[in-house]
Amino acid sequence: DLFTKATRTKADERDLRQSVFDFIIVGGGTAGCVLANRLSAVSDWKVLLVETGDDENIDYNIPGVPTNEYRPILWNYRTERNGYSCLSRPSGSCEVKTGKVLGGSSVTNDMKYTRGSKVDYDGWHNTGTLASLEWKFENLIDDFKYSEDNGDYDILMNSLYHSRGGEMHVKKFKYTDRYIEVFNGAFSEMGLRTLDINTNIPEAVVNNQFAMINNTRLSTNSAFLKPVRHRKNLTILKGATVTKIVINKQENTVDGILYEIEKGKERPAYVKREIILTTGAINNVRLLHLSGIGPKIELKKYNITTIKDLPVGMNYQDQVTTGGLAFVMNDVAPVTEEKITNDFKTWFQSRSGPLASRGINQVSAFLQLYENINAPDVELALDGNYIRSDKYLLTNLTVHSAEEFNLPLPYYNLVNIHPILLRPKSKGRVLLNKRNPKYGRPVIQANLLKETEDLDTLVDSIDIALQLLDTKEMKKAEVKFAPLDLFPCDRLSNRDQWNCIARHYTRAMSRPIGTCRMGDNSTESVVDFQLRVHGIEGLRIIDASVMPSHVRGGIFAPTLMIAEKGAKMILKDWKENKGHFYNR
Ligand SMILES: Cc1cc2nc3c(=O)[nH]c(=O)nc-3n(C[C@H](O)[C@H](O)[C@H](O)COP(=O)(O)OP(=O)(O)OC[C@H]3O[C@@H](n4cnc5c(N)ncnc54)[C@H](O)[C@@H]3O)c2cc1C
Repeated sequence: DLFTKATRTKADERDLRQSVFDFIIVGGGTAGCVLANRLSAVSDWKVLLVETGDDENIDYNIPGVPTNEYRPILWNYRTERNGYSCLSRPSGSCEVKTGKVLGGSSVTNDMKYTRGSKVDYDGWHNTGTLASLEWKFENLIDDFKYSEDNGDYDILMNSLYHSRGGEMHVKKFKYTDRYIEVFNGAFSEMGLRTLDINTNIPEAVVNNQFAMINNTRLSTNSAFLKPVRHRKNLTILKGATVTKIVINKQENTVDGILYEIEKGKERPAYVKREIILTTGAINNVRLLHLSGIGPKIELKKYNITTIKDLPVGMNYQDQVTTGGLAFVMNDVAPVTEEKITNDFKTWFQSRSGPLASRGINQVSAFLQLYENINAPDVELALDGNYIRSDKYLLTNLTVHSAEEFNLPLPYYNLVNIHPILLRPKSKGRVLLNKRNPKYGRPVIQANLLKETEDLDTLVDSIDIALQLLDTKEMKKAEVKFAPLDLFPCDRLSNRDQWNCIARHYTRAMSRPIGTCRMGDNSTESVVDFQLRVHGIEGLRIIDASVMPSHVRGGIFAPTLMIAEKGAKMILKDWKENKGHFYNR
């Protein structure tokens, strides 16, 4: 095996002993940091966490600063061109950007804490499989609550769903502005009540809760990893990319990993108990395929020996929205550089002021469009943007420039209304890069809006969003429809026009899931309901990729929950079951 081959002399052996761990966590992202905390809490377990990215920088933690544009801390991927979505985006494809930094996408996301709906979790449960009972909503509430530290008393009062004392502090921002009030008022006028969306309700206007403490972003790195970094049994390897999971082909057990700090120079680390893969729904696919786990037919194309034929990469799903629907506020005073500089000083000195907020992003409306289930279909998410007045008086402001962040989030005179399809039906797949499977960007055949039902739902919700303009609140505030250049949809009207806009100006939400979905058989799923890879001893996957479907919310809170549940499963297996990992 890997270890025997590498230990030719006594000195080799001594060095290599240092590289032997009980658990290796591959990926220090949202789930990876939670797992590093929970597993290293057992002092006689030696734990290694390997992450491609580096540490967070304080700038990323200012709530008003959009980190999803900082290319150095992102995996910048794109969907493959197709005939039905992203048609007028650059290269006819949509961007998919996830975090490449300790804390992963919890450093680059919008910080919103939404859990999703009971109906979708219950759909993960398979009546024929006892183990899947664990994933019914009623059995997940405690896993959500375990790491929760809710800072809003009105929300905390509902103790069935919420609790205090965990590592993940969530709270609403105190800072508000005129248009937050206007949009809130307009949604209320349309009949939506202000409610906590995390209590399994179908519709509401929501003053979102965010992952933050003291008006500072709280990533899973800050919440779970930093407080335990001193633990002697925890090794954190930053700037290291895992390139292979080494599997003993005779026994189908894991030996360890190969990782690179410098491109092309692979180093080994060995594992005694388990490897836990948490590199997210896109990078997991590349790593598993390169390690011989994936669809045989795909691996054959690259001369990779198949160790286990599994549908890794299939069932890719992302939430989807469209650009093109924007409102302008004509009486916003010009923002000066001096004001912004002072606001940054205020945030650094007292963690307050406009930058201690996410501007209009704080408001969302969840809509149930069809009556058959008790769950929302669409979230109307609001994104503020500042367009210099000389520009927006012109009629040819492009959808792209309306969406590009020019200033931090709290300064805006234009609001993009993004209707997010929360439970898309369209599915795609992720494959290795054809020319450069090891280092090249994986191919993402996202198939966004392939199913016409998805397009219909998006467009139905736009009809509702447009009703905002008829409310007294909006009229009083003189909020108007933004004149965007909608080429090539400009000659169309009504529903035809919105269908065209959605197909041309599609946006992938960068919330990828499903490529290593859980299930009870190796034809349709990659992991079992204990998150163990079918047929490989000692390998678990614990991140958003195991979700069989979207759950009508974001996926940050669900990923935290999955990590907590996965950690509990590992502790149970190795403590109560005396170290037995059995999944054949
Ligand atoms: C721009 C944006 C905004 C979002 N906003 C929200 C929101 O407001 N609310 C919400 O609920 N959800 C939101 N999401 C989604 C959500 O935050 C993430 O999808 C979720 O956190 C994913 O967690 P994960 O653990 O699966 O993956 P990640 O957090 O992405 O972690 C994967 C980690 O693995 C590392 N890695 C990858 N490959 C390797 C390798 N080979 N070797 C070593 N390390 C590797 C990565 O660098 C990364 O740190 C948003 C996502 C994005 C991108």
